[in-house]
Amino acid sequence: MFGFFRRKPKLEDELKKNPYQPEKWLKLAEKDERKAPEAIINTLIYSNGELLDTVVKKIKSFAIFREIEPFIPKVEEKLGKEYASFLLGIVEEYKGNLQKARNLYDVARNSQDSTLSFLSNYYIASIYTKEEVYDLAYKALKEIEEKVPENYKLEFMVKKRELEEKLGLSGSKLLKSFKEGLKKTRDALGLSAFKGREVDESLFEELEEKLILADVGVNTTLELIDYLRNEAKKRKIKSSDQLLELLKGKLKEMLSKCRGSFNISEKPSVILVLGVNGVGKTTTIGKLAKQLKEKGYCVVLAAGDTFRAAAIEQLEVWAERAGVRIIKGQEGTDPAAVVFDAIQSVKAKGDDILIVDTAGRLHNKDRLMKEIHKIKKVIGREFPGQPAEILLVLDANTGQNAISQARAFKEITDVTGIALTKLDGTAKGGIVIAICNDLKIPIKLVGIGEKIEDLRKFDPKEFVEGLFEVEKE
Ligand SMILES: Nc1nc2c(ncn2[C@@H]2O[C@H](COP(=O)(O)OP(=O)(O)OP(=O)(O)O)[C@@H](O)[C@H]2O)c(=O)[nH]1
Repeated sequence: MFGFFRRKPKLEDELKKNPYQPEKWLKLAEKDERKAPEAIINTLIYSNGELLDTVVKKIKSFAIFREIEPFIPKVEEKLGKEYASFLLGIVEEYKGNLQKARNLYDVARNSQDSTLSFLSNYYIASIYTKEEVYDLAYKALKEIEEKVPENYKLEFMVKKRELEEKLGLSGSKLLKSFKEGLKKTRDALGLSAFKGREVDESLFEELEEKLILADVGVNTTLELIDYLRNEAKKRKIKSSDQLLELLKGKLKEMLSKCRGSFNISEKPSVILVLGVNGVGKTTTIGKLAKQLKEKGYCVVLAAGDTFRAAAIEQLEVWAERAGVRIIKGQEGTDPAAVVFDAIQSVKAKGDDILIVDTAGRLHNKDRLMKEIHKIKKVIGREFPGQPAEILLVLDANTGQNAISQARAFKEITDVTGIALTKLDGTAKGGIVIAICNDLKIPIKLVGIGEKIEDLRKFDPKEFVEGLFEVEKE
C-alpha cells in the first residue's frame, strides 16, 4: 500500500541489477551525457550487436568518438574483434586517419552479421570516395548492393549513381558516344533522305542499293526488301515514313535475336578471346578489362598470343592502362603453358575474371585449332565449365570478310559471342545485321573508338535507333 511512496528506482540501479536491457542503456545514454559513452557501448553489448546501426548514429550525433575508445576492449571481449575493429575504425576515421580506419573496417567487412558487414563496406566506400579512388569505392558498394538495409536504400542508390557518373558508367555519356560512332553508317545509309516520299518501285530499288552498300549483305537485304514489299501491299502503305517505321521494327526484331548478356556469373569466369591480327583484339581486351574492373571485378590477363613479342608487349600496355595484372611467357612459349600459369595465379589471388588473349593467325588454321583446343582443355580441367565466354573479335570495316572469318573460327571452336570493333570507323555498320542474320551468334560488345572507354554492350534497339537518327541541323 505504500507502493506509491516508493522512489522509482534509478535507471542505473535497475541496470546494475539486470544489465541485459539494451533499450534502458540507450535511454541512460540519451539522459546522462557523462554516462553516454559507457551506456552507448553497453547498448551494443547487451543487444548482442543488434543495435549497431542505432549505436553508430548516436556516437555520431553525440560526437563521443574519443570518449568511447576506453570501452572498446569490452566490446572485443563480449562481441569479438570484428565489432571492436569497426568501432575503432569510426574513431580513427573521425581522427582523420583514413588508411587506418579503412583497414579496421576491412576486418569487419566479411562479418556474418549483415549490418556490420554492410556498414563496414559502406564506410570503406565513403573513405575511398573521399580519397577519389572511385573504382574501389564502387567495388565496395557493389559487394553489398544485395544487402542494403531499408533505411539506407535511398542514400545508397544516390552514392552508387554518383560513382557511376564519376566512372563514366552512366548511360547518357556512353549512349551519346555510341550514336556518334554510328555517324558514318548513318550517313551512308541516308535513311532520312527517304522520308516524305511516295512508295514506288524506285524507292524499293534505292533502299535495296543503300542496304547492300552498308554491308547488310545480299541475302539479308533481299529478305528485308521482300518483307517491306509484302507489308506495303498488305497494308496499302503509300508513305515512305510508314515504310521506314516498318523497316526499323523489322531490324529491331532481327537483331533482338542477337542480344546476349556477358556470362561472368561464375567466380572465376574465364573469357577466351579469338580473332585475326589487326581486328582490335588487344584493344578490346584492354577496354573490357578496364570496364570489368570499374564494375568491381578483380581481372587478370593471360598473354596467350605468344607468337609475336609485339603482341605480348601490346597486351602489357593495355594491362597497365586498365590497371590489371598480366601473366605472360617468352615469345614462342606454348600458349597453354601461359594459360596454366595464369590459372595458378588466379587460384592464388582469388581473382574474379581471367581474360585470355590468343594468337590471330587464321591462315594456319590447323595449328590455331590445336592451340585453342589445348588452351580450352587446360582451362576446363582447372575450372570445370569454363571458359564461360569464347569471344570472337571482328573488325566492322572488313565487311563481308568478317562473316567468312567468323565461319572459319566456328569450325575451330564454338563461339559464344562477338565483339565487333571499329563501328565508328566504318560506313559498313550494316555488317552488324548481316552477322546477326547469317551467323546467329550473339553480338555482345561493340567498339566505337580507340579510347579505353570506347566499348559498349551491344543494344539492338540503340543500334537501330542510331541508324535512323535524324542529324540535328
Ligand atoms: N576507330 C577504332 N579503332 C580501333 C577500335 N578497336 C581497335 N582499334 C584500332 O585498331 C588497331 C588494331 O588494334 P589491336 O588491338 O592492336 O588489334 P589486334 O587484333 O590486337 O592486332 P594485333 O596487335 O596485330 O594482334 C589499333 O590501332 C586500335 O587502336 C575501335 O573500336 N575503333
